Amino acid sequence: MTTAVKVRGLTKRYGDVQAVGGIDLDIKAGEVFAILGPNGAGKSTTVEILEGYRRRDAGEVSVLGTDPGRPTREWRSRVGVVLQTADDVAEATVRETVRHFAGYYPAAMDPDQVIEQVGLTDKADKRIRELSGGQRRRVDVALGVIGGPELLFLDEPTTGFDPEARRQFWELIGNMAHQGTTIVLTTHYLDEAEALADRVAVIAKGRIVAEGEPATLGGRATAKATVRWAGGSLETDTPTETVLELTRRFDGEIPELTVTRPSLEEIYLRLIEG
Ligand SMILES: Nc1ncnc2c1ncn2[C@@H]1O[C@H](COP(=O)(O)OP(=O)(O)OP(=O)(O)O)[C@@H](O)[C@H]1O
Repeated sequence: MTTAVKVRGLTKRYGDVQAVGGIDLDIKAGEVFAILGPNGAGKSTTVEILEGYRRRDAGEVSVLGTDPGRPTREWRSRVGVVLQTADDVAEATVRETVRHFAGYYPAAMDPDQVIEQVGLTDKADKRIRELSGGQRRRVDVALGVIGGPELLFLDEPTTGFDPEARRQFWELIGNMAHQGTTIVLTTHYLDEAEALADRVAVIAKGRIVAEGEPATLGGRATAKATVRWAGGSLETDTPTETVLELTRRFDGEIPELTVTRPSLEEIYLRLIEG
């Protein structure tokens, strides 16, 4: 598989603040990669450098084979970025805006199809200024994907979405990934990372503290299991033995039995506290 994003030793400082303190990343073409981390960890700074919207201090960065510090027009048309809707489009309708942006790209997707995929078909003829915050955010996403990008950057894409809109959005991202689009997203929603990402990186204080598949991140799959039943619970490395023991004790069905490993959120919180 080819590499879509390659980063070595990336650093960025704002005055006294070391926002990014030496990050290495390899994101494969076709992968959905989520960047997690607390407020101020350096996620947006990193993503904006990859998008070509922010200068780095040091390090090597290649995005679709190009240095985003020297973006070309051709490269820009292959990279999708979700920005906040500019106010100057607020008087135009959703359909007019999406069609207008489609005109900028050589391989644009069908505007009505994109509007449907972001769940705005019944708002297509409304002016953007008449939309709610979450609906406007969906327009932003539509404008990010309309060019049919090879690589799509999404910075906290579903902030402000209601649960149904988030599910719809996940489906859109899943479909795009299925068709081969590489997707790099930042999110504060661990369920979103778990639903979408092939791999995640956790950033804290400008550095990557863990990286891997959501299911195995930070030793998740091999962490102690918690066995719970009516009247008790325990943490164990050998849950099978515990369940067998309980089966004998209860002489059959164990009431209210569950066996769980730590959630992605629990692992994440341990990682960023560490
Ligand atoms: N333009 C700027 N000028 C000065 N400091 C900045 C600037 N942008 C970001 N910072 C600082 O750099 C650090 C990293 O910020 P960044 O926005 O990259 O974090 P983040 O992980 O995206 O956070 P959030 O989850 O809150 O969006 C923070 O301490 C922030 O205050």
